[in-house]
Amino acid sequence: MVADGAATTTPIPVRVAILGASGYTGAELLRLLSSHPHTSIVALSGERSAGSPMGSVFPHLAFGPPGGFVHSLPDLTTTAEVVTVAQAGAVDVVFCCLPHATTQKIIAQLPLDKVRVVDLSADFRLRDVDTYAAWYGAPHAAVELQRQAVYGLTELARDAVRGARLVANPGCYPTSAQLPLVPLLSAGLISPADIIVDAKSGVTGAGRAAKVGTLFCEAADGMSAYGVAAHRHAPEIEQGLSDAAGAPVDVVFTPHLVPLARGILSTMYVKLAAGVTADDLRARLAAVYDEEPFVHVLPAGAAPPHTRHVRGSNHAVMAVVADRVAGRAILVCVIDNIVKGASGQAIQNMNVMCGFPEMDGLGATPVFP
Ligand SMILES: NC(=O)C1=CN([C@@H]2O[C@H](COP(=O)(O)OP(=O)(O)OC[C@H]3O[C@@H](n4cnc5c(N)ncnc54)[C@H](OP(=O)(O)O)[C@@H]3O)[C@@H](O)[C@H]2O)C=CC1
Ligand SMILES: CC(=O)N[C@@H](CCC(=O)OP(=O)(O)O)C(=O)O
Repeated sequence: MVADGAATTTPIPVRVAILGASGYTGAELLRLLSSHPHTSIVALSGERSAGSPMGSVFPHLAFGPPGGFVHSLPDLTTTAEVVTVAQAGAVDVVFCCLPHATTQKIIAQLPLDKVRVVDLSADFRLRDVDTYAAWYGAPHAAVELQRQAVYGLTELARDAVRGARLVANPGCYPTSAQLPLVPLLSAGLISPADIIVDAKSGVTGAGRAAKVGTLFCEAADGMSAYGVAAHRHAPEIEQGLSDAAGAPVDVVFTPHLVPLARGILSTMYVKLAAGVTADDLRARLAAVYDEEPFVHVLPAGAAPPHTRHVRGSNHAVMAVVADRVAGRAILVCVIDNIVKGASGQAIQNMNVMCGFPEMDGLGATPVFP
């Protein structure tokens, strides 16, 4: 059920700090929070951009009515300064939008008895310390916190998120894969073997820092697979699918970079359990997500979802099609990688943690065309 009441203990407005506010997910948090009725932005940090006003880092955040949201934004400071402000008790919620591996040491300095933290990086998503070390190249620096963190795929973890102090916001690809696959595995409707996730992402998924692969001439007008058989979102997806199946699940996962600014489209190939049809899969997903404001299951025969149908919004839209090959089905799920795949889901999690209506700040209709 979606939370529909105000918190009894959370101060309103909630004082929000964003670490890594000068990146894409930070900018998207600010865009969405500009319409949130219960938050006030009290601190923002950047690395290279520390000391700059937000409107100079992101000119689209420079304009607004006098005295309105954008004019109330504090200038960017260093991450250390924001941590000090949080330690002094002047912050209620911290969104952490820092590169993975840098985040764990910083969150370990935050007073989790005073602040709730939603971490958008990958640092706290994997529960198993050995799996983390194997995929991220070094042992975790805050193992106790890693164990406490709640994996915040909101629709499927709402009760745990409600009581969490530290939420690990899911990765963008894992969000698009787990929303359809978890309810099917937990109901035993698909085989846990032979699951293929073929996913495409827009270029904002790679962040705002300059990299050769995201230069216009490299990313536009073409596409490529990357991280083939080796992408760190594979163990994250497998963790969620294994929990759902109650046994270890391996996935074949291939991400692709496509010339879009934003959007993820994941196509998933599954084997039906004995006696199950694609209609049964669709009925299960429709039942699970029936009351959800952000997750939508298309009816049989509808055109497959398009990334444009969710662009700029927190929606996920999925379709189920019976494959031509007997005993198999194909699922397609679209999200906006920086909204449901990052900042939108992070706000959704904050709303659950603070007892706010879950749609607060997330009412935006997709931008089309
Ligand atoms: N983009 C996406 O679609 C998604 C991203 N994520 C994750 O969210 C996090 C943020 O992503 P995104 O906003 O795209 O990243 P960006 O690269 O766009 O932004 C990173 C931010 O972190 C700051 N920063 C960089 N290095 C350091 C450092 N050593 N210490 C402190 N601050 C630093 C940057 O500051 P400055 O620019 O001033 O140097 C910037 O504010 C990442 O962990 C990413 O993997 C998760 C899901 C989807
Ligand atoms: C297009 C692109 O580069 N996408 C990123 C995933 C973005 C995301 O969800 O990542 P985190 O796990 O880092 O939070 C990647 O493949 O690494």
